[in-house]
Formats: sequence, C-alpha cells, structure tokens
Amino acid sequence: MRLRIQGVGKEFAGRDTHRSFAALDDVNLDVREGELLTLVGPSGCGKSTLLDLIAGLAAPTTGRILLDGVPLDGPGLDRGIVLQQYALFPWRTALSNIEFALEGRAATKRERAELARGYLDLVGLGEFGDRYPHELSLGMPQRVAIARSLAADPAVLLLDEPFAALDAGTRESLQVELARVWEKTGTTVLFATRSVDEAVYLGRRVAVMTSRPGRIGRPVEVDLGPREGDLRGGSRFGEYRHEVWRLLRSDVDQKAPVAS
Ligand SMILES: Nc1ncnc2c1ncn2[C@@H]1O[C@H](COP(=O)(O)OP(=O)(O)OP(=O)(O)O)[C@@H](O)[C@H]1O
Repeated sequence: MRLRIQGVGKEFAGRDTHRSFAALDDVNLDVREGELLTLVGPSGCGKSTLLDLIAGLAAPTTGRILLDGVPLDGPGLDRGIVLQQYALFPWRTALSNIEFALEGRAATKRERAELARGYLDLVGLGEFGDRYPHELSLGMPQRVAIARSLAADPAVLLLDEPFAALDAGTRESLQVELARVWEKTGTTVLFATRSVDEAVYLGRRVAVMTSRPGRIGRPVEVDLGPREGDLRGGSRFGEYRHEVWRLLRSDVDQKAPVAS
C-alpha cells in the first residue's frame, strides 16, 4: 500500500511559555508500495513524532497522511509499529506472542499456531517458540516483535529505531535478517534510525530528516542490489554513506554559530 505524507506539520505546546513549538514543518514524503524506505536524522529531529502520526497515535497540526489515497483517521491494524523497547507480553511464550497478533486473522487455535510458526521461522527463530521473552537473548526479542507485527499482515510496517539498544554485532546481524525478511515478504516498510550506516544498508531509498523543525528533503535512491556479502566494505556503499552524511551535515552547518 502506498503511504503519502502531505504538508504535515506538528506543533507541541511549549513547556514554560504560551508559544507553541514546531516539531515538524511541511513534511512531504511518499513511501512506495512494497518499498523499504529509511528515515535518518539526529536525535530529536522528529522521527518518532512522524511515525506516531502515521500510526495514528496523534493527529498532525497541518497537512494530511493518506494510505492508498484514503486520509488516515486514528490507529488501525493496517499499520504495525515496532519500537526500540520491544513490547512483548512477558507472560506469553514467543510463539504465543505471535499467535496473539493472529487472533483477528485465523479462526482456530490450530490455524493460529501454524501461521505463528511460519512467522517464527521467517525470522530464524523456529526453535525458540517455547521460550518466554526473558529467556531470549541477543536481539531475539526484537525479531519476535518484528514477526508479531508482520503476523498482523499490516499494509505498512513502521520501525522506530528498533535496533538502537543492541550491541554493534547483534545490530548488524539483525539488519541482515530484516533485509532478508523484507525481500521475502515485500511489505511496505518505513524504518527510522539515527545511524547513517543502518539507513544506507537497509534503505532502497533514504530520506534525510533535518531538525528544528523536522523537514525531509528528496530521498536518496540507493542502488546496491541484494544486501548480501561484504556490502558495507565496498566503495559504492561508502559513496552513498558519504552522500547521506553530507545532507545531514549541511543542516548542522546551517544551524551552527558562525565561527570567528
Ligand atoms: N508530546 C510531546 N510534547 C512536547 N514536545 C514533544 C513531544 N514529543 C516530542 N516532542 C519534541 O519534539 C521534538 C522531536 O522529538 P522526536 O522524539 O520525534 O525526535 P526523534 O527524531 O524521534 O528523536 P530520537 O532519535 O532521540 O528518538 C523533540 O524536540 C521533542 O522534545
């Protein structure tokens, strides 16, 4: 499904003043059907605010958001969201967490268990279905959280810095895993991150968000083919990384005080 963000602004009430503060201003972005688009920007630029608006958890102050041409009106099962702090039910096993997302989709318990097993296999955790969240390690809970969101069969999957809390090695292997899952499912994905590397590795297009207020320029097309092998060490990866870094940097330069 195609997601269109049109002239979106979001203002919050200032903490100590009567003046409002613009977290987002005139944000325009199209996420194409079946594409994995990454949104990269510094801390506080408004990535989570934008994802919350798309999830329908808050309403934009100006502009509108459309899913296949239909304006959004609140939250819906057509949008799944995975956050940095995964939110699995601690009293349910990995399999049962996924089954929960299938309650609206599969009529019988048996059907749900079968489908849930398929999603666990998809994220490479077929053998861990009986484990409880506290028994899972090294990024496994995030993989279950992704499987659970996919199980609800959302039109758009929103990922808000899902790997930010992980160590570097685990983070890289989850990126590889997500790239593989996305290639297999073709789900429309919007992935927010602060990491330029992560944005370039995962994104078929990378949208750079600048801050105060958050704005998005024209996304960079990343033509690196399937994400396999030592892609990150290659010169083309380095070129894309530099281009995205330069776009982020130009925002910092504009805002930095002039050096004397
Ligand atoms: N409910 C709120 N009320 C007031 N200000 C808010 C609210 N939510 C976010 N903000 C402010 O809006 C700006 C954007 O915040 P947001 O969390 O969207 O940024 P972010 O890019 O996701 O940051 P990070 O990468 O650190 O998660 C920040 O200045 C933040 O303090």
